[in-house]
Amino acid sequence: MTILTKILAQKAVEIEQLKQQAPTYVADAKQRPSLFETLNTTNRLHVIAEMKRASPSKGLIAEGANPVAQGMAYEQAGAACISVLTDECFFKGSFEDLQNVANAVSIPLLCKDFVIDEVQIDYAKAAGASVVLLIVAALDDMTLQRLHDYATSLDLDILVETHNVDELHRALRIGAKIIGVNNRNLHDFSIDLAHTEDIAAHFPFNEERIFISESGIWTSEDAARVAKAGAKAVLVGESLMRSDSVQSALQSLQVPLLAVKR
Ligand SMILES: O=P(O)(O)OC[C@@H](O)[C@@H](O)c1c[nH]c2ccccc12
Repeated sequence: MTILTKILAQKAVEIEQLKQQAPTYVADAKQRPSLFETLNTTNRLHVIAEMKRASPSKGLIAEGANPVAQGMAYEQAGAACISVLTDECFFKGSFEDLQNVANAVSIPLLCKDFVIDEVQIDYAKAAGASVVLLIVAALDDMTLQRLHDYATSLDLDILVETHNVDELHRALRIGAKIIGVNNRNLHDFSIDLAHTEDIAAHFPFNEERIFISESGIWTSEDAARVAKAGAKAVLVGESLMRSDSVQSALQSLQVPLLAVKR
C-alpha cells in the first residue's frame, strides 16, 4: 500500500462522516479575485504559499504555526494565493484552519485536500475557499470530470494536479485551465524538479491554460529553473513554513519570467 492509497482509504471513511451533517463553517462572504486572472498578470513568477504544519513525508514541519498569522504574512509578502491543507490525519490541517485564514485574507484561497467526493467541495466552499485541488492520480476519468464540473458550477477555480504525461493528457481532456505538476511522487515521496521540465515539454501552452510547478521549491535557482520550463507559478509549503522571514523567502522566489512567448 502506498501513502496515496492509504490516504484515499481514510478519505472514504471521512466523507461518510461529512455526509452525516451539513458543513457548519461559515466564512465571511467575500468575492475573491479569480486565480486564473491573478496568475495571468505580471511578469514575475507567482507564489502560491501553503500553510503546512506536517506531512507524511517530513513529519512535523511547524507544529505550533498559527494559520491566521501565516496567511497574513503570505498575503503581505505578495503571495498570489494561499493554500491551506485541510487534511487532519496526515497533514494536521482542518477546515477550521481554512475558515480562519479565509476570514483574514482577501486573495484567492486554495483548499488543499484529497478530494474524491462532492461533499468535500461543499465543505471547502463553506469554509471560504475559492479554489479546490483535484489530483488526477486519485480519480478515474469520470469522477475527475464530474468533480471538475461540480466545482465549476459553484464558481470555484480548480487546480488539477498531475505527475506524468499520461496524467497531463487526462487533465487536458477534461478542459482543465490551471494544471500543476507535482514534483513529489505521491507513492514514494521522491522529489525531482525534472518532472516539471518533462511535462512542460508536452504542455500545449496558450493563453487559455496556466502551468504550475508544485513541491520541492527552496531557492531562487529552483524558481528560475521551473520558470524557464514555462511555469507561471510555484506552489510552496515547507521552505516558507521553515523560513525565519516569510517576506524575503517568498520574494526571492518571485523571479522575473522570461520574455519567451509560450
Ligand atoms: O512543501 P513543499 O515541498 O513546498 O510542497 C508544497 C505542495 O506542493 C505539497 O504540499 C502538495 C502538492 N500536492 C499535494 C497534494 C496533497 C497534499 C500536499 C500536496
